[in-house]
Order: sequence, then C-alpha cells, then structure tokens
Amino acid sequence: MIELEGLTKRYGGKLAVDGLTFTVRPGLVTGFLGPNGAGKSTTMRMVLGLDHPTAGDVRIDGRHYDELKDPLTCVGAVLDAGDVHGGRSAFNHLLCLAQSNGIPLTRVHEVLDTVGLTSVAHKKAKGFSLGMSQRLGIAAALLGDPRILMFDEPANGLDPEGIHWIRTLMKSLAAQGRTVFVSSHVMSEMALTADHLVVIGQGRLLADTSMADFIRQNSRSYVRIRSPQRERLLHVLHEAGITVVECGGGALEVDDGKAELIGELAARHRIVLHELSPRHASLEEAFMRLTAQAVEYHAHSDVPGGSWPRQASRAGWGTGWGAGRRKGA
Ligand SMILES: Nc1ncnc2c1ncn2[C@@H]1O[C@H](COP(=O)(O)OP(=O)(O)OP(=O)(O)O)[C@@H](O)[C@H]1O
Repeated sequence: MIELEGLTKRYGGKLAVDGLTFTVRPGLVTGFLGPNGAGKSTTMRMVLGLDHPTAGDVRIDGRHYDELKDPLTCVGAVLDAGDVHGGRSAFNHLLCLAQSNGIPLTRVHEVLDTVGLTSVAHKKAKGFSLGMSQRLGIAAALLGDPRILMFDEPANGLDPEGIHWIRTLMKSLAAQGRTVFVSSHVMSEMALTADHLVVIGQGRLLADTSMADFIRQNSRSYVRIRSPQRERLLHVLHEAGITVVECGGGALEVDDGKAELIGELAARHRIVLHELSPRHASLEEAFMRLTAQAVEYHAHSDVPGGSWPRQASRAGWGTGWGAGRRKGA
C-alpha cells in the first residue's frame, strides 16, 4: 500500500505537486493519470525518496522509503527505462543489482524469463530497442519480488505487441495481490489496464475513483443540435422540460439520446435544424474535459461555455469523484 497525505513539492516558484492525498491499494492496478507536467513523475520520485516533499508525507506499507530494510524486496520501480549502463549486458546489469541487494542468482534467470529477454541476456544494453529497455527495467523492478510496483509511463514508445504485454503483466501482478501504480497521460490505455484511477492536473487531485465508476459516469450518449432558429428551439425544448447545454460555435447538446423527440418537436414548431446527431462521449474526451477544467479553475472562477437554463448541468459529469475534485469544482 502507498499512502500520500497532503504531499506537496515546490520547485522555486513552481508548485509541481499540490497537497495530494490518496491511497494506492494492493490487488489493483491503479492508473495515475494527468497531462504533461501534471506532477506524476515528481510524485513517484517522492514515493521512492528521490525527491523530498516540501510538505506532507508519503509512506510505503507504513514506512518512509529510507526506513525500508531491503527496499528492492518491498518496492520495484521503473521511472526511466534508459537508466541502464549501456556497456553492460542485461544479465550483468541484473546480476549487479542482485548481488548488491542479497538476491540469489536464480532470481536473475527467473526475471529474464518473465520479461522475455533470456535469448538476448548477454547482449549489451546500449543495443536494445526501447521495448527491450522497458523489459529490462521491468526485470530489475521484479528482481526483489516486491509487493509494490511503480511504472512511470511504461507504454511510452512501445509497439502494440509491447503495450499488450505490459498491460497483461501489470494485471497479473495485481491479481497476485501486489500494489501496482502506473502513470500515463493516455486515458484509453488506462481504461484497458487500470481497476482504479487517480487523476491529477497542475499537481492537484481531480479524481480518485474506480475505473468502472469513471466509465459509467462518462460514457454518456447525447445529441448535438444546430439550428439557425436557436433561440426559438431553446424555448421549445425548455417548454418540453428538456435540459439543454450550450456548447461552443452555437451548438446545443442534450443528454441521453432524445434525437427522435427533438426532431419531432422541431418539425411540429416548424424549426429548421442543420444538425441533429446522436453521439457518444469518449473517455479521452472526459479526461481532457476534467483536466481542462483544472486549468480553467486557476484562470477563472466561472465555468466556460454557459448553459441554458443557467442551472442546466450534465448529469454524471464530474459527480461523485474524490475530495480533490470537489475542492476544485
Ligand atoms: N527538478 C525540477 N526542477 C524544476 N521544476 C521541475 C523539476 N522537476 C519537475 N519540475 C516541474 O514540475 C512540474 C511537474 O513535472 P512532472 O515531470 O512531475 O510532471 P509529469 O506529470 O510527470 O509530466 P510528463 O507527463 O510530461 O512526464 C512541471 O512543470 C515540471 O516542469
């Protein structure tokens, strides 16, 4: 288990991590999602004691990283796949790590086999592709058979086969009861991998939710409408008790696929429609919207793109998320 309590990191005038409080639990893959520069790597470095918090605390199974007796047997991490002595073979790289941490030689062979590098174990790491380097980094992380694993953007630059392999590995590690914490800035990848989701933006917690809840709340269907008689259409829809959200470029949106009803209402009132299209919001859109709101929150106090009537809301969007989300709302 990894527990963060008000974790904060400031670099000069830049608040990279801003009071993060959440728990990463065993038996699950927890996706750590945020756009570039959100503070994911900084957070992971603080978990591993590579950076010191400005404020707050982070504990691994109840202890600070530097209090762990044999860190490699407790937590394994891949923060930078290129962080290997290029002149060393994969085998020698792992052997050095094993010897300096009291790990038996048999374990080196086991992890090479697990990551599929046995056949190239004696090749120098500088000749490795990005995918092979990722596998070597993961082998090193698994070496001490740790209960907790952290991966920073492990799918970066990998081909589809490599991504599939990493996804399957992370799930099997979690199924063994381990804590698996993996960062990414790609929502669609996390949707296929993670059981739980922690989203941050500008160092702040935006969501702490199960993946199933996130999908349920954000896989909404809606109808997009355009009309040259927009005001009249708004009035008719309002009279019919239909909640409308005004979007950019004069478009309107209505939740829950009422396309036929809206088309019939428009025909009955002789309102011209230029668009009436049923749509499904993707999780990627939901993620972008969630993180964009965080940026907007810092710039303005109002929600962009007003709604009509003013109290109209997108039911499900952003509801039921974690404490940080409510704080930022
Ligand atoms: N050593 C440092 N000195 C100064 N600023 C830093 C340092 N490390 C990170 N930052 C800044 O802190 C913020 C968070 O960076 P971080 O690398 O943690 O984000 P990230 O979410 O991992 O981004 P990415 O997805 O691009 O890797 C960024 O604005 C970054 O420029």
